[in-house]
Amino acid sequence: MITASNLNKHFKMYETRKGMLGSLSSLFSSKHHLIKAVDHLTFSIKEGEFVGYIGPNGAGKSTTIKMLSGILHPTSGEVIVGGLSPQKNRKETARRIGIVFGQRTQLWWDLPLRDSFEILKAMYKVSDRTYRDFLKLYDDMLDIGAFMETPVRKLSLGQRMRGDLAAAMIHNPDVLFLDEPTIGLDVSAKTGIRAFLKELNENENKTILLTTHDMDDIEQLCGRVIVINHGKIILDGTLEHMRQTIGLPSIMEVQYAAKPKVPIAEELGVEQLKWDGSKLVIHYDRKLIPAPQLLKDVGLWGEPLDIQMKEPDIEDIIQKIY
Ligand SMILES: Nc1ncnc2c1ncn2[C@@H]1O[C@H](COP(=O)(O)OP(=O)(O)OP(=O)(O)O)[C@@H](O)[C@H]1O
Repeated sequence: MITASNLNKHFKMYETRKGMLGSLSSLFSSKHHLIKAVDHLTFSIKEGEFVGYIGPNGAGKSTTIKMLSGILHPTSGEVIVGGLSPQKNRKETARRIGIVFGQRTQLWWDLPLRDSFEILKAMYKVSDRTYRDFLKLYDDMLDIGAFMETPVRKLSLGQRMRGDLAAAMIHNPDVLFLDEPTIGLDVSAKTGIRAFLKELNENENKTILLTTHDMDDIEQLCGRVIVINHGKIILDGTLEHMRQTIGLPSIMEVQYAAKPKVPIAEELGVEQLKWDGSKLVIHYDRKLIPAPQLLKDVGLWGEPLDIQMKEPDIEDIIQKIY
């Protein structure tokens, strides 16, 4: 559904000099350095996939999305979305793509939400009937009916984001590019938006590429994660694959009735054993010591009241990659 082949985007940054004369002369200066915002990027995404696109600030995520959606032209390389080049067939590709930038609304700031929708309806030549069905469906899913007559500038951030998401779907695109759609939202607004995105992906088979700094978005939504840094892919696979590649330990926490005597970590073949009050926290590598084996061992040392198995937090994984 989406392929990026050897995609590059370089920005030329001219050296600026101080003062009025300096600014003028820098306009004609040939002194510049290149920023490789996207550097030999190659990946493909199948129809119906929900892919998390993550990386630190300035990694090149937004630049990639802008090239995938035809907003930016690559310096070199090729993008194909739904069989079309967004650069060569901008209009046709736009009909197949919905896009949301969480940091910037695509809606008309001073107009009521309904007017923005009607402008988009006319732009995409959506029939009256399809539009009526759309309003009904999106009112059910995102509860937008309550603020359709409110000017966008007066909407709360959560309402505005719901408006932006609905607006991106007016022409019923197959592919959605979402650049930080949960940024700045409170927990309940995030939960609502995640449920909506899950439904779009699972029930309507929409292909979704999501950039986010919120690892809960990734955990709850994405079957696959692409991690980029300095414009290059450094990891592409499932969350599980990412956890295993980085080699972060699994964690077992055991609450004992009474503190037993336990072997030292080296003896047991685990990475770390430490006490947190009366709770024993064990960091171990599942490839070296299987969880059932460890469960048997902890039962031998004393009487466990409660046992919890945890996977490492994605934030920790990302920290380790960067
Ligand atoms: N129009 C531009 N002109 C010059 N440099 C740019 C331009 N757009 C992006 N860059 C640079 O390209 C690099 C990648 O930026 P990009 O916005 O794609 O990163 P990002 O991963 O989306 O970051 P963030 O998580 O902060 O949004 C950065 O170094 C940025 O400063």
